[in-house]
Amino acid sequence: MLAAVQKNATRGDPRSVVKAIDQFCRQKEWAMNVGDEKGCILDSVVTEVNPATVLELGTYCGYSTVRIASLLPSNAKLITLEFNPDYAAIARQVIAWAGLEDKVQLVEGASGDWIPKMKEKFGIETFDLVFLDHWKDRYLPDTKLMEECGLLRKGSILLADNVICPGTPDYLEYIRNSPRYKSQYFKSHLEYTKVEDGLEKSVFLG
Ligand SMILES: O=C(NC/C=C/[C@H]1O[C@@H](Sc2ccncc2)[C@H](O)[C@@H]1O)c1cc([N+](=O)[O-])cc(O)c1O
Ligand SMILES: [Mg+2]
Repeated sequence: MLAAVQKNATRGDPRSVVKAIDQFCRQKEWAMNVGDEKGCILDSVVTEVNPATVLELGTYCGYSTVRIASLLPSNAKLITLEFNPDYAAIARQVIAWAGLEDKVQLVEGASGDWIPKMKEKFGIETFDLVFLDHWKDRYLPDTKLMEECGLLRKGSILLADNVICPGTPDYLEYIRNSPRYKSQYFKSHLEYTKVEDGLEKSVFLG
């Protein structure tokens, strides 16, 4: 995938990096990027929220990192957490090829360990937007952890990938029934396939 980006995308042009990855995943080898269809929904939410602080859980190869960072205002900060050092190494190169390294802070480690340190380590008060796309059984515990750590404010937006496939049943049950959130489901398809999937957008009500 990285070779395809370096071969087909223009340095400093995030859209060409996104296009190169989508082409590679459609034509050569499927990969678990959020993809072009759900990516458009992600883009519209990022544009609508126009966040100053963003947390991405699950960098993988940096596809959604590039999509989000390319839409952020100049002073905005995107922190993305990745557990697997090999994925992190690829993602750093993809983000650099897109010319977005100044907007992105890629942190290696587990969300459960880093979420409690966000304030002291990165000077973050609260996140305006959180994109959840990591291990599906971590969406719920990490959301509760963000609440406990005071990282969400009235109006913070959580956007969760894969709520249908592979599915995050405990997270959906919690977020759709909690009086502290207002949720909305954006129906779409699993990246590069015709299988149903979708994004769940939830506003924290405080
Ligand atoms: O499994 C999926 N995603 C899990 C992603 C996990 C990513 O996040 C970290 S884990 C971590 C842990 C803690 N903190 C940070 C990162 C992994 O190293 C990987 O980079 C998935 C699967 C399918 N699918 O069709 O099978 C489709 C998708 O869109 C998916 O996102
Ligand atoms: Mg996903």
